Amino acid sequence: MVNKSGFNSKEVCGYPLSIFFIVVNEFCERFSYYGMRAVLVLYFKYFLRWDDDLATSIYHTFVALCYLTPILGAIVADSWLGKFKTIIYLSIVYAIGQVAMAVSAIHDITDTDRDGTPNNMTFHVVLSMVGLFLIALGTGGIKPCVAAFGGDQFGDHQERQRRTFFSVFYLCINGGSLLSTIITPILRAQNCGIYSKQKCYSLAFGVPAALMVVALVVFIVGSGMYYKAKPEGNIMGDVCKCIGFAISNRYKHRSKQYPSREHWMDWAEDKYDKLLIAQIKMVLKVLFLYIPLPMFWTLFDQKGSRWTLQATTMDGNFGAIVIQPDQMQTVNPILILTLVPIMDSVIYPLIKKCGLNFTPLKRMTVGMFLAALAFVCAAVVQIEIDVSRKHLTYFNLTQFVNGMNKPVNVSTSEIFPFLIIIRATFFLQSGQLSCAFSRDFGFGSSYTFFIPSTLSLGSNCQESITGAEDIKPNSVHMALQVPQYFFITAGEVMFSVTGLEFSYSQAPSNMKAVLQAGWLLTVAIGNFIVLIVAEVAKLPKQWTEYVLFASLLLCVCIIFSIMAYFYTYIDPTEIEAKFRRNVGDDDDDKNDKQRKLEMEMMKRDLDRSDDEHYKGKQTKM
Ligand SMILES: CC(C)C[C@H](NC(=O)CN)C(=O)O
Repeated sequence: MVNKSGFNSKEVCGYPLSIFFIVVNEFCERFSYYGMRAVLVLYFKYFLRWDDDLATSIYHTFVALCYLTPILGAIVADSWLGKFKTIIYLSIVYAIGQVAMAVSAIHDITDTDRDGTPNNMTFHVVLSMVGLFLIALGTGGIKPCVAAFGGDQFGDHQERQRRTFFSVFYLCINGGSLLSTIITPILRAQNCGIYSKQKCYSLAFGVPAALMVVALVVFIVGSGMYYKAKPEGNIMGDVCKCIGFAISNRYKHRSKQYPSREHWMDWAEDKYDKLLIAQIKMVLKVLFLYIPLPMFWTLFDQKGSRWTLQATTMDGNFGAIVIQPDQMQTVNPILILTLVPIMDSVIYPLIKKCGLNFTPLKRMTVGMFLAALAFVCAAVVQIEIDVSRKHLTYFNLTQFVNGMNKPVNVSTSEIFPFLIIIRATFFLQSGQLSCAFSRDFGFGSSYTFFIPSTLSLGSNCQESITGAEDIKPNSVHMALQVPQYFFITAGEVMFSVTGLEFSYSQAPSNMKAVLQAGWLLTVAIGNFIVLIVAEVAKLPKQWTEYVLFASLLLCVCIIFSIMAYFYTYIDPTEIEAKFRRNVGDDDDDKNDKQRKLEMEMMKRDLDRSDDEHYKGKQTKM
């Protein structure tokens, strides 16, 4: 098959073979990203021993960085390296970052006294922060490039196949995220270590690191099959220069004696193409509409922080299996994989049949409302937890009272996770004495075990050791989080999937990537808002913070619906075609204007007071 640029690519069932490598790459990369992210907040809390607020702040700063860097990736790819090389180089940076995270979580490295806790926490903090920075640079940098690179592989006659590719691409994102959010919490819950056994964060970060290497290798293997478009020049730079010129030109002519122009961007007409100006106007119109959107992401991304911490205070016993707090996040991709097809093939057609025009902006408004509802549910669950007063910690607190007159060494291993309850086995060692006993624990419970003075060589520890329950297990069930996950995911389908499509359809042909980066920027800003609101509000009760976020989103939702009411949908291709038809006229017009501008500048230098003459010339333009 020969694509739009004359590139001859191999095809399978009408699809370029090269997209197979891109789709697999995306699956592995999202596995790596979401797998690492799923256990991140617990790593901060239980490994680095940060409090909930610091853990939440650093988590959201990291997520925000991940969505700020797409702009950097888009600029590097468009104006310098091209998409292929940008993906390769930034994937290497990304993989190094993941490896740094895995190494930072090996407690044995600095556990000089071999008591199970790191002795040089600074080493672990610094290494993990460097790792997170590299990951943010890598994942964000490649984000706008991979999807666009996939789109580049199709010819103009393959519109349908390209649409299918983007759907499969979105499903791969959520497939990778689903699998990793199940697997990495299981790995994290294992005990591992050389000198002492601790929760295995190094493995939970190590597997995503390996998957990122696989993603890179798969992408390189496909190298010979890709169509690699040359960098088209820095469109972002051109846009910024054109906007800058319009502002400065408007400022220079701020006096009332100059005739006003229909749009402030029209002040760039003196130097720039009418087509470019029209394209920038389209982009600005959409970007203006984006202003309230970060608030949605503010709530959405708290799934990985506040909601995961909330789950640590709940009972994860689901009968046949025990769910880890960080595994609750899998509810999101599971629901995405089911809700997207249901919405597309049942709900939206049904709404259409009822005669309602459910426009993209209306869908996004409903999506915001659903996210606010999700936080109301989270607040109700939080009140339940607070009332139950059993919210110490997910991890079992165990202490031993030694009745013997010699020291006893106690170590433990837990059998995780597909058991109805957590079964912990303790190993006791004192001189010649060595025995083991097992006990079942409920989530959040705390026990004190008594080692009797009579314990000796050959004693049956299982029978001899008695225990008392200090704190009863968490009683509020994790299933109560399902409604909040349902509403936030239904909101995501209506808001995010529609928003992506809206950003693409309303963007001019050469600025699709610019608008994608703009869309991802709303995610970054949303994560910064979490930090600001949580810091400024400093609410004593967690449920009040949830209510505050729900109320803020509700207000923003009302503002957005008003803005959306005044938005008129455009067809960028039609507008561009109109300008291109007049390209000859435009060139003449531009040269004419350029000449007039130069003359005007010269004249102004000579005689600054002669404004009437200039005014006459502008009106004629
Ligand atoms: C919509 C996110 C900003 C991007 C997307 N996430 C999901 O689909 C999560 N359900 C991603 O690309 O990771």
